[in-house]
Amino acid sequence: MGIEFPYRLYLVVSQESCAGRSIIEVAEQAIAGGVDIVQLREKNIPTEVFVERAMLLKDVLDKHNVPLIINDNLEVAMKVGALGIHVGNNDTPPTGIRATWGAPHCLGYSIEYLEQLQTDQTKASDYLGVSPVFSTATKTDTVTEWGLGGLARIRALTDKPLVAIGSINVDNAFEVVRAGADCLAVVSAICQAQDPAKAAEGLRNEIEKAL
Ligand SMILES: Cc1ncc(COP(=O)(O)OP(=O)(O)O)c(N)n1
Ligand SMILES: Cc1nc(C(=O)O)sc1CCOP(=O)(O)O
Ligand SMILES: [Mg+2]
Repeated sequence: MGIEFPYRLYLVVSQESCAGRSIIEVAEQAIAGGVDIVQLREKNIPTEVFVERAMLLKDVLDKHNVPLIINDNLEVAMKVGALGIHVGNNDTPPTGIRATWGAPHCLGYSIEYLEQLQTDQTKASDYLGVSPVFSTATKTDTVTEWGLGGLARIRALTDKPLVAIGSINVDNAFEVVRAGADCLAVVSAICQAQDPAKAAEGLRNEIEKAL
């Protein structure tokens, strides 16, 4: 609550998503191209390994003054001193995170149903993930494909910063921002690109044009 969220291009990264390259390599190139916030999203690895990976990534992000968000795992977020955490409806709820993690941290929360906008969980969050704007092969256990119309509807109902996620790429980035997103979050458009810096730069240019 109350934490600034001035970010525009959000890289969501895991070892698996990086097409054989290291997370560090992809993240550094993405930052060179205009990514200004990074989430480490590792599923099904032991917490100790998640912590190790997060520490290595945070060291590099710190050098570039780019904040780290941890997906799902509060223990990891706290241990590595991340800026924040992103949670969804199957995770520790935002109010629970606030109760455990005292100091102001950045809390992202996925919006899958319009009704969520009226809840204490949304109130407790600093930004909302519009989950997903377009369905994606990267995450298939989703509920509502919001589309541009759904995103615009959410925009009209909340002043919280909106992070659009799901099949965002250089061809739709402009219209997604115009529909109401403050920030675009991507996995494949950067992590699968042959040149992550160039891919990030292309997305960033579209964002800046749309603002
Ligand atoms: C920026 C952003 N938005 C949405 C999500 C999805 O979170 P969640 O619904 O908890 O699903 P998982 O990522 O945990 O599979 C996200 N991670 N980041
Ligand atoms: C991590 C994540 N969360 C989503 C949601 O809808 O909440 S979609 C997603 C993956 C987005 O990957 P890509 O950019 O490759 O489509
Ligand atoms: Mg989650």
